[in-house]
Amino acid sequence: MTVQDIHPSVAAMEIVCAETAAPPTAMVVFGASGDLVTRKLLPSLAQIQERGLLSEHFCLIGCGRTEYSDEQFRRIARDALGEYAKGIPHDTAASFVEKLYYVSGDYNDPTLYQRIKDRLAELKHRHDVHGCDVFYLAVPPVLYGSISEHLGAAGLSCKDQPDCHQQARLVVEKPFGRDLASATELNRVLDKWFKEEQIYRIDHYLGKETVQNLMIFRFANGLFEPVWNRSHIDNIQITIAETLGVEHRASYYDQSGALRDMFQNHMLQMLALVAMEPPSSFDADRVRDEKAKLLRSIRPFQLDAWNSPFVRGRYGAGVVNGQEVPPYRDEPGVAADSITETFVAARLFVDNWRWKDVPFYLRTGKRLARKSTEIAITFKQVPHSLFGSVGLDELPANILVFRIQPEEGMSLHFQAKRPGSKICMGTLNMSFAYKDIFNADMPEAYERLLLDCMTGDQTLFTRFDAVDLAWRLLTPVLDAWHDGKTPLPEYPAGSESFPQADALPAADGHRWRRL
Ligand SMILES: NC(=O)C1=CN([C@@H]2O[C@H](COP(=O)(O)OP(=O)(O)OC[C@H]3O[C@@H](n4cnc5c(N)ncnc54)[C@H](OP(=O)(O)O)[C@@H]3O)[C@@H](O)[C@H]2O)C=CC1
Ligand SMILES: O=C1O[C@H](COP(=O)(O)O)[C@@H](O)[C@H](O)[C@H]1O
Repeated sequence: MTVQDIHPSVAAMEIVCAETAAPPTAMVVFGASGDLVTRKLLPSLAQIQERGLLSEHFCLIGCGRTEYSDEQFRRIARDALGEYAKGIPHDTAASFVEKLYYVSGDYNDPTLYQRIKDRLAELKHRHDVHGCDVFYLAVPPVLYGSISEHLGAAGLSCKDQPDCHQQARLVVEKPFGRDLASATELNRVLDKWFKEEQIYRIDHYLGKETVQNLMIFRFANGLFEPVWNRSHIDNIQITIAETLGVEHRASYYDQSGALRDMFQNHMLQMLALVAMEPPSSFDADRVRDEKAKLLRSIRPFQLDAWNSPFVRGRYGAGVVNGQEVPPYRDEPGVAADSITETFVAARLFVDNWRWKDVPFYLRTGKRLARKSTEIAITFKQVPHSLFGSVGLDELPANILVFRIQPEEGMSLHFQAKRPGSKICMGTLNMSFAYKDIFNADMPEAYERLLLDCMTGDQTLFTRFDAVDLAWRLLTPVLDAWHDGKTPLPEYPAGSESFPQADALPAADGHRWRRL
């Protein structure tokens, strides 16, 4: 099927749809028995194969403390594909699992890495892989540093070779540290054995099609960029609302909270993409330079108790999607004296020529009324109403909404003439949904990211300067919240919002959009 068959309005795009196939690759995945690997990584790799983009010369070694034979690991993979990659044809699944192997051992035992090295050599020979080794750390973050050290000490990182990024890459999951000091220390360890161009720090939001659309929309159109500034934009809201609670992840989440889990990474990355200057090219480092410049321009936070730009909250008991759910404090694994937030909202300013004094409102929370991730750009009102009895207050502002998920798409709200009297008008919503136009399920973010990692494209991965800047920015907030003196109001699970969160935009005469 060609793109023209999908919809006439996308016909002209076909030339840019060509996808780069992955070159021969050998992948080693640590934490292979875990949730991320079975639910996301293996299904995404199988999907890449189904799209004809995985090299025939590919093999994957799963690694972990759990003792599996190759056959047992393949059985787990088969089950995972059955559950999480339902559209994959049987033949694809069967040929994909044939490329999987397993090595068990203790992550702190140097002999494990020697065995991995030997097995890699044997399997690369068997599968004729003349290409890069990708080491994927899908383990708890406390292990990122030590596994990297062992890989380096075993000679697997190749840092001292001029084309090291073509020989070995390291994929690091989030979170990258839990504050500035731990992130800096982790990076110091990684940097000892891997060059920055070998390190792929995952932020899975960057792999979402609708997040990538921010760059295409802004920089492949002439219409919007001229009005993308303080002269025309009144305010910007970024929302990630979830209906999920902490689920089975309290051991991680209760030590983390919404600020570390969502705000430091996904929210600031989306903010950077919306607000950055145009990069000179779509090259990884040019894009990442601009994102870092933007993060550097965010005005440092003044956390005065009477006018704090940050609000936190945590969910109490309530009803979500018709189901009664317990309060956060009663979730299994949450500490009795927990002061972890499940909601954070902030108002921030970007002190540069383009954005001076335009408020950016950001919020994210668990157990809210609906799942909704969106970025809403509200433009300034017309300066004067020339429509007689229709006052300025009655002319709503234009709003451009990027619907990141679910119901991925975009909409533009504007006034238009309604049939009727001479000044009869109404707000129209010009809307496009990915599923209507492109007639396909949205690819899983990990498909994009795994493919890019294999092809050596770092554009959608976070460079350390951005990680460092984000932690620096949030350090005063983490410090202020640490002592437990900052209010932590409870919102009923299933809420749209709550008074303390509403007060944030209300102080500037704005309000949150409905979820
Ligand atoms: N799951 C998800 O959706 C997401 C996960 N991530 C990140 O990806 C990484 C992996 O996540 P996930 O798969 O959920 O993690 P899991 O808790 O499922 O752990 C993965 C594997 O690591 C090993 N492991 C677990 N705990 C320990 C421990 N204390 N010491 C040594 N090994 C341990 C286990 O394998 P074995 O016992 O066989 O060694 C386990 O199967 C984490 O860093 C997480 O933050 C990021 C975004 C989403
Ligand atoms: O990174 C994380 O993201 C998920 C939300 O991801 P989404 O793709 O479903 O929007 C969040 O639930 C989780 O707490 C966090 O670690």
